[in-house]
Amino acid sequence: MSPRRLFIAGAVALFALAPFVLPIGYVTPLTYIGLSALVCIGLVLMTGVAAMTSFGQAAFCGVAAYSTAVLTTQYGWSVFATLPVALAVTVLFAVALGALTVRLAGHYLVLGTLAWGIALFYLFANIPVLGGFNGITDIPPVSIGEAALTDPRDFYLLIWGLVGLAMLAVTNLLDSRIGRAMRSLPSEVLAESFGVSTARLKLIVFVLAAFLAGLSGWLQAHYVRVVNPSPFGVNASIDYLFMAVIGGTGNLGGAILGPAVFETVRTWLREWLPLLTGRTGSYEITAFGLLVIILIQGAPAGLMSFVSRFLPSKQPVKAPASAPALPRRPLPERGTPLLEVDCVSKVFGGLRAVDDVSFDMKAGEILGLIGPNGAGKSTLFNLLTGVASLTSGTVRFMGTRIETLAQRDIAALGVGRTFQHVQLRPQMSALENAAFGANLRGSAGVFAAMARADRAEEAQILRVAQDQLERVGLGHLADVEAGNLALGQQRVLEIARALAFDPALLLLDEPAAGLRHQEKQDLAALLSDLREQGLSILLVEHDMDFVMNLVDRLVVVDFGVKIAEGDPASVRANPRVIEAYLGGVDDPIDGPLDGLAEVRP
Ligand SMILES: Nc1ncnc2c1ncn2[C@@H]1O[C@H](COP(=O)(O)OP(=O)(O)OP(=O)(O)O)[C@@H](O)[C@H]1O
Repeated sequence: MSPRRLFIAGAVALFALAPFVLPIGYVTPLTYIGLSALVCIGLVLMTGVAAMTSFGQAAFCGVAAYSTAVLTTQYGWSVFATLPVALAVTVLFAVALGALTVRLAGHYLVLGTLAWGIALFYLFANIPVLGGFNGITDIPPVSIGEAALTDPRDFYLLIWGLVGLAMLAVTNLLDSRIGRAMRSLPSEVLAESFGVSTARLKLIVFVLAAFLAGLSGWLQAHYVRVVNPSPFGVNASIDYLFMAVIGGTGNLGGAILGPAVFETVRTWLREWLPLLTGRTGSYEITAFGLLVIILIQGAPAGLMSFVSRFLPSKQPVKAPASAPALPRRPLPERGTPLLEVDCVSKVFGGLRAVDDVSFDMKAGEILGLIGPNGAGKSTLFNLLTGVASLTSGTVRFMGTRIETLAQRDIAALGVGRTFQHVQLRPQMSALENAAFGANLRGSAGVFAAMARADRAEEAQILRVAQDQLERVGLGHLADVEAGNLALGQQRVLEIARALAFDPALLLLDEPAAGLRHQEKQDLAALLSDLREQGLSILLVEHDMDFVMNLVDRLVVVDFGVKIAEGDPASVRANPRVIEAYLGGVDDPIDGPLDGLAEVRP
């Protein structure tokens, strides 16, 4: 057994034995920590994985708690019969609120969650059937058969058993195709360019987090056996967020450590502060606030990032030695029309960044898009990939009009890409980053991933990812976190990821930037090989030596206008091109004249 598994088995055993060896006075706080941990696991998914902040999780606890309270006390339902209903009601609320909220970004998202957190609190307090601010009392305890779980130890075991299950399910989820897509959500451009519907996936994350909060709320209702609005208000939501942040949202273990530290420190302060100061009053809240600020300053990534240094680390994800090949996309026949760009323009305010540009590209060729700084290359790239919308013009890819399609729909047609500013998930290994490229080549969903019923497909995806890493010369670095690779390696990793996507057209945005001489030569050889294998490549590049020796044809733009098109030799000799580049002679950054040296007058 690996040291990490041994550690986890030990931790599980300790948690299982704790209520039998600890005095009963410790069991109740531990139970509350478990209840909070369920909410915090959802917050790790939302905040740490998908970069969404919620100030409304306690309201979802409330929806489930009130659902079961009403059904058991007013309609005589059995406790367990209310569980699916309470969770279904929570999910319905989450879908409705999430659909309104998850498309918001930054502080608008935060304000959105605050708004519905407050709205639900007052809903709980004002609906007569929910008992107003007094709430609902005499909620029955959870019972298994005739045996009611009134002993705190039994309830402890139920709650921590569920925490364990939730941790396992979420760990499995994050370690899957759909989990990698979730981990790509902080960069929407990245996620969408590999076919992820970010709005849909964010909604799934939002609903999962609400589900876990609902489960906690249902348990709270039957543990405390009273519900009233106060534990489900915005203050409680802020507490949950504090717990998650203190523990560390980048690590699932933080969802347990955070509530444990939060509850322990708050209890100590409540007990000791009046003794130390000789005063009564809620000074502990002020002191606690200060401590939280210090903690966040000292450990911005959360305490778990510090603690995990002393724990056995997770084994890197490995590709199997072999796996059945994933189906390949049929490539268009060499020489057939692939990309038809017709009179495309993009206007920013008064600036025509791309001005009436037209060009065609045939399957199986490498086309270079060049031009001095600010010529409009990146803008054109963004128009072709759906990142930005056209002002006018049409774009056809394999005969299909794509200029109005969303980024992910263009990707799904077979357009793979890399980015001018590298877009990798730095904490994922090179293998996992490459595997994300194959996102659209799998189909296993959230539940299959949680239950690890996706392992056959996962093996295929990881194998493809490893093969592509080896193809670009990064096979030996598969285990290394992408953030620890050199910039040149990161660029090449982006190419491996785009190849794992199995594109019909590969769009490369300055792939040679940051590469050393030998790396550039290797990259040129790789791209030539890919062309031999029938892949079409459109590349934006500043390095003229690299471009001139590689491409079949060039399109040159300057001030948004196409000024030349043709094979490298004719473009080299084109006076407008020489003029455009001589205009950049003072430009110290790119040295664009190098590859044109022989045509200087
Ligand atoms: N979002 C935007 N809003 C306003 N102007 C923009 C925007 N994006 C680009 N531009 C302008 O459009 C012009 C073309 O920019 P673009 O980035 O496409 O050029 P480029 O050829 O890719 O340059 P570089 O080689 O430096 O990357 C520039 O003048 C730039 O300032």
